[in-house]
Amino acid sequence: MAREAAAPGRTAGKASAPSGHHHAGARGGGGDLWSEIMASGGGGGAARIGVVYGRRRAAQEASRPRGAVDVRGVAAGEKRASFEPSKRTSWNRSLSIRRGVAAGEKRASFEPSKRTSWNRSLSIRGRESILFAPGTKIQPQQNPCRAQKRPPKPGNRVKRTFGGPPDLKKEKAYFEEVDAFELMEESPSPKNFGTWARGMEQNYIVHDLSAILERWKISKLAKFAASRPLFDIMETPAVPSVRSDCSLHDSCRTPEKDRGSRTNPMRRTIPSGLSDKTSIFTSFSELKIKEEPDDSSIPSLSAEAMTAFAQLLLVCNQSAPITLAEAFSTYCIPGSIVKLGEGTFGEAFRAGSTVCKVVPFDGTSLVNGETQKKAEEVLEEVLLCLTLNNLRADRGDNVKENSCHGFIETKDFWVCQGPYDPSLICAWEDWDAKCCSENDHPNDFSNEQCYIVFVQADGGRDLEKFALLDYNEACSLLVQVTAALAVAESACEFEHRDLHWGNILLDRDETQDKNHTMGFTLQGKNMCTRTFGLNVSIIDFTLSRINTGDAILFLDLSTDPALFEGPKRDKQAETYRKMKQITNDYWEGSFPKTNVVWLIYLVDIVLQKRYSTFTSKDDRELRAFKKRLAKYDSAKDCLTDSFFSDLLLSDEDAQPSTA
Ligand SMILES: Nc1ncnc2c1ncn2[C@@H]1O[C@H](COP(=O)(O)OP(=O)(O)OP(=O)(O)O)[C@@H](O)[C@H]1O
Repeated sequence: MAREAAAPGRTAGKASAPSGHHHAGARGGGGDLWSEIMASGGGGGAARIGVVYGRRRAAQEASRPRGAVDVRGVAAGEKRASFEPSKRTSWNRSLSIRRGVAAGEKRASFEPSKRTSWNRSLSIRGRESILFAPGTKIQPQQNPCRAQKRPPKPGNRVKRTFGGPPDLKKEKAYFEEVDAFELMEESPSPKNFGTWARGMEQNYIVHDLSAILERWKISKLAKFAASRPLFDIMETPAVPSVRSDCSLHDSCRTPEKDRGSRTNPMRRTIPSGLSDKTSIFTSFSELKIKEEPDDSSIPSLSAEAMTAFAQLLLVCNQSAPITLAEAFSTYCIPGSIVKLGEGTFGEAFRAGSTVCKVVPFDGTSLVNGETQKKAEEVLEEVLLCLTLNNLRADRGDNVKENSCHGFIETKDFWVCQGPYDPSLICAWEDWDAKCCSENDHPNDFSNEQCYIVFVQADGGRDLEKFALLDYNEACSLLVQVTAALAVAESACEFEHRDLHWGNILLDRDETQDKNHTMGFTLQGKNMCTRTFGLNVSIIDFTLSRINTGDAILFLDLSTDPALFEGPKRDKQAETYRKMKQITNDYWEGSFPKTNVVWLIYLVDIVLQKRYSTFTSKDDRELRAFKKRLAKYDSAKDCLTDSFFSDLLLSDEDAQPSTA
């Protein structure tokens, strides 16, 4: 579990208030709005997903880092017979089934572990993805029974790699970016860095998400084509292209009837009304064809393909990695860096008004007992962050179908290389002295070690460490989390899948009055939540599932049985088990109910914290709410509960924004 320091001197409040803030003038139920939204059938409606192409981590070779050296003398995948203290004993990490670590290979450790929290992290990693071919229509995604994973061969196979006409606009954008990248390589100095600048405010960096996705997709396809995997090219309806307004086109969605249904193991149900047939890739996780495609059927993608590392550099607008000191210098002076918290994979530091999460990757040494993420996995996490960033209300005039500020804003990314900077080591040691870190000391990283730095807004303190003042704040927490999940569900079939109290940040803003509200848009309806002075941000999307419109990104938790073996009656462990029941271990699928079980967990946490200011009536309300939650199928459904009727306002009911 992620932990956070007492964080002395934490500034109260984000650098800038989200633009969706309003003052609420009146309370009002959302009845009318709700009937409209529910009637529209949006997020939970007849959504469809076209599975075009996919992969399963097990089928993937571990990609070797470029010249990364294992300073600790432990190659990924090797058993580590360590006589040094291993800091981790978490039950859910015992199985290292991930890229670079073969199933069954375990780190042998002869020392007690410092880390006792079973839920701290996953022992498996490697984000999964299912790509949609450009311009193709969709095949509805189903939840095949695992015992019958291989449906019959389609009768009418077409040997084509891509279906549908090429999206020339995107291609153009892609090649323009690649050209820009090459230019950068010739004359590097893409970003301003090199001098420590106190509190230097960063402009928001605009990332071209669709170009990034396109580049990523091309590289993935090329990689698979190059490795001559077994393709299955199926006859299916075509997938509409991505929409930039933060809402999946209905036909990009997973069909309602296929969500969670195990009675229909076939993957090829063609939604009624879609008769346009074209060829698509099917999921690599369910390869069905035992025949290799003709050479001629694979487009020459290798020229366009870039390594994940090169793509990361491009996303970061860098021609080469920089040092951690250079990256941090953009935001603050070295002496001001404070470590805020840690996770299994990342160390979070406050740097000026931002929080920089430093995640080592591509190295062969174990970090905190774990194999490091590969560039490919990091890239997919970057894609996920950018997709969620897209949910934020536009800075321009564009009105989005779905928008909210409930997910932490990722402001930028940096690719870094080299040893940890002394200023970071200093901050790390200060935190360790106060909070007793469960992570490895960062002083033995090599000169070749790479890191991705996620530059995020400062979301405040995590719920584990945050003391809610009163019942109103508890309600504010619940309504903000529910609204954010509902919006992301509707926009991109988002499921967080790991919403424990370390992954919810709270920030009390003393400047907000009691009527302050936070705006959000759900399926075109502008609404507000009452905040009672609290800003809530959801972080850590490692386990999350998202449908970007181009691809489904998810983690196949079925390869990590230990995750579901946590202590009985432990709320968090029970929640993972509930998710497993809901998904039936079919993690590719869309099951918004997983968001509901985390909301139930959240109510439990609030109840469990036994805030002294809660009256017995407050307790009763929460218990009754928790009971009712069990009957909902999505966060969006939950938002219709009477518990929220005084907490949700239509935009018209809210006073004009003061933000
Ligand atoms: N944007 C942020 N603002 C404030 N604190 C943050 C922020 N991001 C992370 N933190 C702190 O750092 C901790 C670890 O972050 P996070 O959970 O993202 O790391 P992780 O390595 O992904 O964790 P996990 O072990 O769950 O995978 C959080 O619990 C929180 O205390």
